[in-house]
Amino acid sequence: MNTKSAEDLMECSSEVHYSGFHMDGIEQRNVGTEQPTTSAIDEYKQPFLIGVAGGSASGKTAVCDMIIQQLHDQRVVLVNQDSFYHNLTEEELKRVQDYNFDHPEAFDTERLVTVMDKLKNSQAVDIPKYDFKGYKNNVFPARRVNPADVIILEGILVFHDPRVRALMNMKIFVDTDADVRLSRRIKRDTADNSRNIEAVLDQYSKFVKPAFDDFILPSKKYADIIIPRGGDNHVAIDLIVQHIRTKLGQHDLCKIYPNLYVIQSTFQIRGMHTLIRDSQTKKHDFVFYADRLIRLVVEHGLGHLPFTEKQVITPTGSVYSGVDFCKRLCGVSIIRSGESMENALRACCKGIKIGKILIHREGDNGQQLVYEKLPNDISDRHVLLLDPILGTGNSAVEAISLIIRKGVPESNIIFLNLISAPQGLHMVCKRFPRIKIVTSEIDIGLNEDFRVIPGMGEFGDRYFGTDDDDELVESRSL
Ligand SMILES: Nc1ncnc2c1ncn2[C@@H]1O[C@H](COP(=O)(O)OP(=O)(O)O)[C@@H](O)[C@H]1O
Ligand SMILES: Nc1ccn([C@@H]2O[C@H](COP(=O)(O)O)[C@@H](O)[C@H]2O)c(=O)n1
Ligand SMILES: [Mg+2]
Repeated sequence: MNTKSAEDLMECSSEVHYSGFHMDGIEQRNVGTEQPTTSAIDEYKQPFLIGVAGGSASGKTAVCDMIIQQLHDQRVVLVNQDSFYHNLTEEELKRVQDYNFDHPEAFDTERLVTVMDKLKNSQAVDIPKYDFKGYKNNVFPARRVNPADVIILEGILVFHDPRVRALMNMKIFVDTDADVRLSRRIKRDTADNSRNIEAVLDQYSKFVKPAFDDFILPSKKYADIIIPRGGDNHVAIDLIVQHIRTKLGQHDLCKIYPNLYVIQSTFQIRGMHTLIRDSQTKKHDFVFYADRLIRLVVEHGLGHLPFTEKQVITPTGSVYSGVDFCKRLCGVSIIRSGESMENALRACCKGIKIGKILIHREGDNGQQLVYEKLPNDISDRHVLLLDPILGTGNSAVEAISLIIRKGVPESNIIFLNLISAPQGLHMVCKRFPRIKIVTSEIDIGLNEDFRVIPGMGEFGDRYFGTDDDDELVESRSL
């Protein structure tokens, strides 16, 4: 089987991952971070931290490997408690056979707490690489670990310190029979670590077993999930992965507003967002990737329309029980950026009628309806309202109010957008609790100019090319 080991994953997890998405020629830039002016940052999602504890050679690394493999489209980093072993003094090194590597004091827990706290708060950290044979932590070159969606902390004593436990969203204890652990440990330490069997057995009876009884086993009570048989327990690992996926896909605002849907994030989607948000992306690429994202949001939105059951006969003469699309629908785009979503809607819904609304925006709440052209029979239709960015929510509220005044029931409106600010979501969802909102990412907040941050600038200008001087030069010289 062509699988990556957890160690390989640890190495490459310090980079941003893209699955099947090529970023050739595009370098990562360090951009200064703007701070939001509101408390919306509190709602920003923190990484999901999983603690994996258990006796030595119980299969912790094997379990982590399997979780990481199954979460292939999420950014995952693996941190090993071994990286926090204290370095041995000359004296201790000379008498290494008397050193207790299984006691909580063998670890620099203060450093572990600091590092995990930083990662949990989405800050990059440097972690030493541990050398089992040399008994030392190599601080240089340290392993750079960037923040991720999921952080896994693995080690015999990761449940020992209450501060570390408090950071964990899920605690897993790998529970493997003592004989199996001992035989695996003998195999591993004699083969991989070139130790002799007497030394391995001596260390086991002097330190490993007593520490298991005194510290590791008592920490089992903190576990949310106990996995018997470690990596052999595929059912337990499947359930854990499913739970993590649910938690990751569920933005906190989705818990408050049941009609808010954030499409499941994948590396493809994050890659497209990275491109359209990058201020250096040229119009051509911006349009290409924005169109791809818009298509995904439109398809997802269409999935929320009502359907009727329909049976058809296939060429094999068999009956296929399916569904028939909802036919009474129309689009309404908020000029000008909403017009960028019209093509995707037309591509998905043949011959769909699309109305338009123009709202003049001045600052935070100077919204004024300037123009509207909507289908005459709009009240009989489900309405897909199109605007790629939801910022303050004022334009959306204005547009939705108009559509409702035209006789469309609130529950027949689906608002489709690419990027939403929490402020806009609160405003729209509170005012119209029955409309559905489908978005692809929820951002941190708004800046003092009421622009979404991190956001992606003026969508309409970037999509229609009215801000791209380079592009104008390029088209003139062609
Ligand atoms: N389910 C399993 N079946 C057979 N060998 C296993 C299994 N899980 C782990 N091992 C082996 O046992 C040893 C210890 O496993 P590992 O996952 O490194 O444990 P831990 O990280 O808890 O110390 C490794 O050599 C590994 O290949
Ligand atoms: N230089 C070292 C450091 C640690 N150990 C042993 O490793 C065990 C923890 O790692 P697992 O992957 O087995 O969980 C622990 O029991 C230490 O005794 C060592 O032998 N040498
Ligand atoms: Mg291990």
